[in-house]
Amino acid sequence: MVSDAVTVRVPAKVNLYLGVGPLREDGYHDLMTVFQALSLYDDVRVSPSTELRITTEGEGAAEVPADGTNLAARAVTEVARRAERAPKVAIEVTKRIPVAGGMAGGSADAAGALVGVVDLWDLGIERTELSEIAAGLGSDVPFALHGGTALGTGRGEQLMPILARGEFHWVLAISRSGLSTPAVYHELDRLRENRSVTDVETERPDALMAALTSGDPRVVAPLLRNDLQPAALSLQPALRRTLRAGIDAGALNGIVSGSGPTCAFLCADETSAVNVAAELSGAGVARAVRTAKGPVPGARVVVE
Ligand SMILES: C[C@@](CO)(OP(=O)(O)O)[C@H](O)COP(=O)(O)OP(=O)(O)OC[C@H]1O[C@@H](n2ccc(N)nc2=O)[C@H](O)[C@@H]1O
Ligand SMILES: Nc1ncnc2c1ncn2[C@@H]1O[C@H](COP(=O)(O)OP(=O)(O)O)[C@@H](O)[C@H]1O
Repeated sequence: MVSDAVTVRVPAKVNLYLGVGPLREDGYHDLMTVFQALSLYDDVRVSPSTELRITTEGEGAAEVPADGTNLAARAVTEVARRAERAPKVAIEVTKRIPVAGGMAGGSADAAGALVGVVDLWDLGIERTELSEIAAGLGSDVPFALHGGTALGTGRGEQLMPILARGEFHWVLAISRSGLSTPAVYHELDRLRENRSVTDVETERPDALMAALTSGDPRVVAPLLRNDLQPAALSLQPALRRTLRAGIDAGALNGIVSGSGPTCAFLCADETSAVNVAAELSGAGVARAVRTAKGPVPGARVVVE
């Protein structure tokens, strides 16, 4: 049976660890990162159409491009090129992942469109080719396909699954304005101008990986690290207050998520997360506060 429409649910991510090496000649930085997929999802619906169309609704929809530059549209165009077909599909994105929030929302939409169009056209593209297309769209897109908890190397696109036992409970403080990923990397380079960046920055975080296997958030919490955090705080100094407010509210630890400005707080359990979220909402340090758990699977077709 040829399906009329395919809906794909795709998770946001947080970087539990983000070690950033020196600036490379191609403009990227070598990374050693631990991704975790969280239960905050965008939905991407793909259906046949007379031409390539993209519409977005939900959180921050107005800030998302509604043309061929949208990452979801670029994903469909690339699959169509490889399949030698015209990209005649309508893409409808429902956003819950904050735009320009350091939670890889655009990458999630690209991964959702990839999985959606491959299913719609019944292309049977192999996982490795799908990952290769994903990496061509953006460094974070392969992880949005993959989900779970994973070690990311290279520019973040080379993945290795990590065994994480149990569930981790997070509170997300979503900022009033976004941060541009290239601007944050650029700010980090500026802050590092007078010191040499060594291989230590990209050493494998063995202690954190062992802690994830233990499943104990109290062991994981002190090992969270984000090299982009000083750069994000330099561009949005008010985030210091947000981080302090989360700790004061009872979180085990808090970090800026990726390039920010979303702040992610690891909590001892679900009850603690609900309490921290309530207190953070009252503190007025964020536009919105959400709870989420991880790890969750990557981009998946939703049976409607
Ligand atoms: C920082 C991270 C952490 O996971 O994500 P966000 O927090 O923004 O979601 C990623 O490295 C973002 O990945 P993604 O948003 O896919 O970046 P890309 O589109 O590949 O690259 C955008 C720009 O970011 C910078 N960039 C990205 C990845 C990398 N390893 N080194 C870089 O320097 C480059 O300036 C590049 O031109
Ligand atoms: N489908 C999409 N959803 C969100 N942003 C998109 C999308 N396609 C392109 N963009 C652009 O990518 C930029 C980064 O957005 P996003 O992926 O949400 O943030 P981050 O890189 O911080 O995780 C946005 O400012 C937006 O202009």
